[in-house]
Amino acid sequence: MNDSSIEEVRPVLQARDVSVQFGGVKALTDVSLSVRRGEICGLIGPNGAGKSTFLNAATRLVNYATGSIMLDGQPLEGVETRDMIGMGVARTFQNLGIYASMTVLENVMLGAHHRLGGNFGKAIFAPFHVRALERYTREKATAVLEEVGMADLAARAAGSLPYPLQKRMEIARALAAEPKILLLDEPAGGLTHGEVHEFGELVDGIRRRRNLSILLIEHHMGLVMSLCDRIVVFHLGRNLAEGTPAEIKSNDAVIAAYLGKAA
Ligand SMILES: Nc1ncnc2c1ncn2[C@@H]1O[C@H](COP(=O)(O)OP(=O)(O)OP(=O)(O)O)[C@@H](O)[C@H]1O
Repeated sequence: MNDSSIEEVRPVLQARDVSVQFGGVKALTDVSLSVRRGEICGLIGPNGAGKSTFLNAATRLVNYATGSIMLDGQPLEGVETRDMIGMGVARTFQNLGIYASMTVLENVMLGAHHRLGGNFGKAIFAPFHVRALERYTREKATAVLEEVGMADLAARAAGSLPYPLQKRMEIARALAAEPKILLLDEPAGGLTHGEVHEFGELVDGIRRRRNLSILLIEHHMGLVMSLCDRIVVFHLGRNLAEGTPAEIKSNDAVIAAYLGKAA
């Protein structure tokens, strides 16, 4: 699925020499990673490699002690987590972050609401803005549900959907925010083999239609190898390797890290 149309210009996400420390634990030491426009970049590594910590640093859930992270050329230092979505960063979580008693449409509308962020204040004081906001988010959510093949499920309670469809809905909610980059944290967890394949096709279709940049953290190697254009490998909180799926598969240091041997 590698795509030669990926732009070589400024990466959408560019992290340089990022370090994160939790008390005495050095979770990340000088890691660097970039994601280009329209690219699916995989981030892999054995348990404890620092993948989730990197995602948390890139969404400002944790602070990094040194280094820099740029989004479309804008530094993220000082940006609050709640403002990340407005800057064009959407993510999904290992444990689904859905509102079970709300409908599918309402869940997805939340994504579009988040993108509008600062317009809420205006909406409170002006009924016209409330109606316009409601119409905008409803239309946006409806269009995204059509895109992911869930239009007929819009009125269902989100909690009543089978797990793979809840995951699909979570992606729809992220897309409703019109992100520049989508960060997926272990999306294949809990899916069967067939469901993983379907999920991969969904993500690849979204990337192609929207020329969206995606950072995929995943332990399911079949999905990573078939979906990613490029893969970055972390080990013990450091960069270990980077390359195409074929290069990573045959990289001795990567194989040693996964087998628990010193490279
Ligand atoms: N909030 C925290 N407080 C203390 N240590 C943490 C915290 N979060 C992560 N760590 C430590 O930082 C290191 C990196 O963890 P992280 O969860 O980022 O790895 P990971 O590659 O995502 O692992 P996994 O594949 O198991 O999810 C580990 O040693 C972990 O124990």
